[in-house]
Amino acid sequence: MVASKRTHVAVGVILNPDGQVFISRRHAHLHQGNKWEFPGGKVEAGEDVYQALCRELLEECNIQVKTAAPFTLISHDYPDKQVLLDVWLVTAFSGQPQQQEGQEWRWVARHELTAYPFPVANEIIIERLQDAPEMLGAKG
Ligand SMILES: Nc1nc2c([nH]c(=O)n2[C@@H]2O[C@H](COP(=O)(O)OP(=O)(O)OP(=O)(O)O)[C@@H](O)[C@H]2O)c(=O)[nH]1
Ligand SMILES: [Mg+2]
Repeated sequence: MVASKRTHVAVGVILNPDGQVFISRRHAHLHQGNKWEFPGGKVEAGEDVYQALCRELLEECNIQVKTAAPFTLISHDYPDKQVLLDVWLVTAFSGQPQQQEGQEWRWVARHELTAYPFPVANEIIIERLQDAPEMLGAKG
């Protein structure tokens, strides 16, 4: 039997000073296509998850992470893929975030996140983001 492989993914919940969160829409042809997501991507060999987070947010959003803290860890089995989402809360960054890969993107208030279709694995993230700001360890 071949051991299954779980993809380790660094995911950034970027919070701006107004308490809004940066989201973008996955391209149709990708896994979980057309769903909304938080920026991020696979941790590559030789990287730790924080390095992967910084690299992905620079590549995808053109920002430099200044302050980030682990938020939650989600292991989820899709029918076609197993993922480990290593989710970080990014509360300080330099640059103006913009999606760099042609994806639709926007800033949304935390309570508005429930109106967007996200991959099922994200449900617990969205739920936790409804907590009071002091619970998030961030302003807003
Ligand atoms: N980036 C991101 N990926 C997510 C989220 N939720 C979720 O289930 N995933 C899953 O995590 C996996 C890896 O994400 P990704 O496609 O962004 O990886 P990547 O940037 O390295 O892409 P690539 O190397 O395929 O171009 C995908 O299977 C995706 O469906 C999310 O909120 N953000
Ligand atoms: Mg990605």
